[in-house]
Amino acid sequence: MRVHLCVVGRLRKGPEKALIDDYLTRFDRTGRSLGLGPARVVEVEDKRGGGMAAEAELLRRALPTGAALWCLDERGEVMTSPTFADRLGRVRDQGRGDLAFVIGGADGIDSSLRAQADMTLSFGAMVWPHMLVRVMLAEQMYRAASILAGSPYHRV
Ligand SMILES: C[S@@+](CC[C@H](N)C(=O)[O-])C[C@H]1O[C@@H](n2cnc3c(N)ncnc32)[C@H](O)[C@@H]1O
Repeated sequence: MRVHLCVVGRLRKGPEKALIDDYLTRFDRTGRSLGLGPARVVEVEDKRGGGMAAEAELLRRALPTGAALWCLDERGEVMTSPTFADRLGRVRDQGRGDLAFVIGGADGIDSSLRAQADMTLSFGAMVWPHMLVRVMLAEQMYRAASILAGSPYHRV
């Protein structure tokens, strides 16, 4: 199952990008034997100032046809890392070829796109900057693959 992190905004070279690349590389390596991955980041940027609706349209175009859609939003479902891993495994076991995560920009994800999501995931009630959410999501993906692989990275 290919995994796509569809995100608003361009991430320049720096510590966040290095962390994301590292976690996604580890996700790919750990997930390969589990039918998870490869993962890729798809960045969209609205240059015309069209706001959330324009960003949502760009994000929709980035979604592979038939992909399961999980949106990141502080108003979404809070879950443990093992539950997240279990959900990831279930989407794979349903035979979905693609899972797309969406992380919004400074104004968030347009409600019309959030309404299309199969699941909305929250990293807690606080609002985080989208760049940090990318890092947190990449780490949770690697953690989930480690849990499914039974490797010791995740300690309960
Ligand atoms: C700065 S936040 C957007 C601000 C706020 N959510 C809004 O809609 O006005 C940018 C993106 O980061 C993600 N994000 C921020 N905090 C989050 C949280 N606690 N849980 C999950 N995703 C979060 C969401 O995808 C959000 O669209």
